[in-house]
Amino acid sequence: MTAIVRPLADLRGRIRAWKAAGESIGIVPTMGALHDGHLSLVRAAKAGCDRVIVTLFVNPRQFNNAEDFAKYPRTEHADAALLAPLGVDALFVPEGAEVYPPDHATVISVSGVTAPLEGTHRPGHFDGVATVVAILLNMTQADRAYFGEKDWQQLQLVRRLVADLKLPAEIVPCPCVRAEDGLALSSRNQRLAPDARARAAALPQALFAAAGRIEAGETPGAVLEAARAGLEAKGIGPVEYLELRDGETLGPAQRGRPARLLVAAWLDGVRLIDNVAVALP
Ligand SMILES: Nc1ncnc2c1ncn2[C@@H]1O[C@H](COP(=O)(O)OP(=O)(O)OP(=O)(O)O)[C@@H](O)[C@H]1O
Ligand SMILES: CC(C)(CO)[C@@H](O)C(=O)[O-]
Ligand code: BAL
Repeated sequence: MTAIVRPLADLRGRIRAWKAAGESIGIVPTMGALHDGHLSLVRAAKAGCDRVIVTLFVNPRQFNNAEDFAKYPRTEHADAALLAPLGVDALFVPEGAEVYPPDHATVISVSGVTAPLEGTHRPGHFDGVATVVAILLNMTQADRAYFGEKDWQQLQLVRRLVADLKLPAEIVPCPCVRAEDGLALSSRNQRLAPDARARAAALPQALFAAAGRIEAGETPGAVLEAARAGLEAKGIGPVEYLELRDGETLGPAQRGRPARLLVAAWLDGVRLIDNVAVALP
């Protein structure tokens, strides 16, 4: 079983010893309920760092919906057991009051990259993410931090945060891990009833098909309108957004730059997100 570590003073003691021995530290920030997507980040961290800390904190500040926070799966001991065979050095599970003591007064807000998409549909979410990521990087004094491309806009936010605040950690992006039918693995998938889970594969299928049509030269607006209607006809909806964006700034997509097609849609009361690269013709 991987050691479950709290409070911060305990973690800091371990970090001091590792740093004194000249060892590098990688972190994988998570909200727990670990699956193969998280484990792929852990494997990347193990390959790139001497010591690996997985952080588990269900961050209340990034939930703009109290029911979503209440229902978020909490499986700390199962998570520690899953990490054991991977040789993780610590599962850091800070208490809420240690991350946000009652006199906590600092909010980090990253503009630009956070404005559209998730930023529009989950007000306050990205301030919560930016604030907690800065706190976790400082708590762990990580040399490298591993983030999944499944949360594409979050990854661009973290890159901006680290660049703007001159934080010393290197941000390492990791590809999205999918189920056999193409659905991006996500802790929230657990909430899908079996029939809804079977229908969920239509989301990545529509996303990849739309990306292919845009790459083949069809007009993005028409392709995306048809894809949205197709999803809603299959009972996947409402589609909150299905948009082609610049892959880095999340502004309008531009020829000659990497573009990204991003989607968020509801299925059976569960909000699914996904994204794919698009090479503009
Ligand atoms: N399928 C996946 N492939 C690669 N990385 C992933 C995948 N799912 C999650 N991650 C990454 O794991 C890290 C922790 O994510 P988180 O704990 O929120 O998991 P999640 O499954 O995305 O949960 P949620 O249901 O909140 O979306 C993030 O960097 C996220 O991008
Ligand atoms: C990065 C993160 C752990 C911050 O709470 C969270 O947003 C997540 O799990 O992707
Ligand atoms: N994986 C992103 C965290 C969230 O949805 O709140």
